[in-house]
Amino acid sequence: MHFEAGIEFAQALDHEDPLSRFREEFSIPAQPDGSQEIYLCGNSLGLQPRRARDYVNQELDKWATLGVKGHFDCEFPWMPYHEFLAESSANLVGAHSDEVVMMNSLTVNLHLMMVSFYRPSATRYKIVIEDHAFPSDHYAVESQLRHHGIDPEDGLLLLKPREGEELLRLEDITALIEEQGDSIALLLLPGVQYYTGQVLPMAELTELAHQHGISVGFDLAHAVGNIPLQLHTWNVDFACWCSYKYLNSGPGSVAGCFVHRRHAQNTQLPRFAGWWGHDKQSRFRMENRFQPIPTAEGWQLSNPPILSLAAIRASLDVFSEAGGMGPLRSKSEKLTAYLQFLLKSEVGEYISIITPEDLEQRGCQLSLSCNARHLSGRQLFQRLEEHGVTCDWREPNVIRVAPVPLYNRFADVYRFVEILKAACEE
Ligand SMILES: Cc1ncc(COP(=O)(O)O)c(C=O)c1O
Ligand SMILES: Nc1ccccc1C(=O)C[C@H](N)C(=O)O
Repeated sequence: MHFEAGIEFAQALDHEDPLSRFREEFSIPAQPDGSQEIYLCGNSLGLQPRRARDYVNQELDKWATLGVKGHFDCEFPWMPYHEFLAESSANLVGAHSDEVVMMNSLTVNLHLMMVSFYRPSATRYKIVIEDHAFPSDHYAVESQLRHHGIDPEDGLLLLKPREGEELLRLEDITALIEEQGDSIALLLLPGVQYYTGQVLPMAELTELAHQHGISVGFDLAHAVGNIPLQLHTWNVDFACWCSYKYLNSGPGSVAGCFVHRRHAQNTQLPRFAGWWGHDKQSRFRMENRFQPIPTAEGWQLSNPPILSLAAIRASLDVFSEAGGMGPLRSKSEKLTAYLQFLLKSEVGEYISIITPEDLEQRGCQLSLSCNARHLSGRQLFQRLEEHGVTCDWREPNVIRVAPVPLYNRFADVYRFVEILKAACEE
């Protein structure tokens, strides 16, 4: 990709961007003076699709005017409401619609999946995660081990980058699996690492783990809506994601879950059950003999929060109108490459990028560390915020910046680097 300096170049890129009109679909937060923020934080909380308000209001209106009848005879009845999200969610993760369900929240789904896919035996009982896993994942895994009476000191294998490095290497993961494979029950890794932005080779990891009889789950919090995924073809056992980052579905909105068809159709697979996972035809017969739906829906516990699902439906409709991950990824690669180009040419002496440069190994996000002697990373982050940039800071030493293809412009990236440069030179 060829880039040039100067705002005119950024504006030209925006002008020829086939997705530029989608920015209008979103509410962009404003600064105190009324101008729009430079919002580069879609990796943490995606912006609100304007239509989310209409979709949510539609459900509030149904509740007001129809009461309980909103479950049945109306547009988008609540009883099957989650089904309206299945196909477009499945498209985003490369799954069949019977392999995906939106339910609960991410950590809850991780637990539910571990109930089914982490069933330790006396000899195969270890779980592999990364040393720097998102804390909620770490807590969830540790508590699962303890729940089975296994000491995490023994049962938890933590993947660490090499001394002096930040990224994980496939060869190191391979070595661990080849060394201890017989004792490992589950490999649980992120699709995109939240701190470094590194994309892990999910297809290779899945194949490798399966060769050693290990189940594989992915936490796709930072991957879904960001990078192309092929969960079905990759033969992943399960995956979970939240919907409030790149999926723009609102704070704490309902999460997603993938169960590969070969498991979903196995109604004998142990699980924690609830009535919403029970066969739809006989659910209301109240017979108390649990018969799971032979799809990912068979893991649902409760009837879902419709207001949250309505916001997700709004967002998924925007993704579909944009043409799905194909066009979004094309723009994203360009947007992030442009960010990298400007960072290197404008602030290379103060900032280093820890995210891999290889397009296969990164999504929207670049994780930056500050090398300036006169200024700490945290101080730099504060200066950015004071000047209208929203990105985020993660301990111990990273500023995460994520231009997203649905609503960020090349001009946002340009302006960000301009502000960053001034802050470094202040
Ligand atoms: C990688 C990862 N795992 C887990 C979580 C926690 O998600 P939740 O609060 O929906 O359980 C997050 C973000 O909040 C995350 O980024
Ligand atoms: N839900 C939140 C509420 C408040 C503050 C942050 C979050 C995040 O989601 C953090 C994100 N998971 C991260 O990658 O750091």
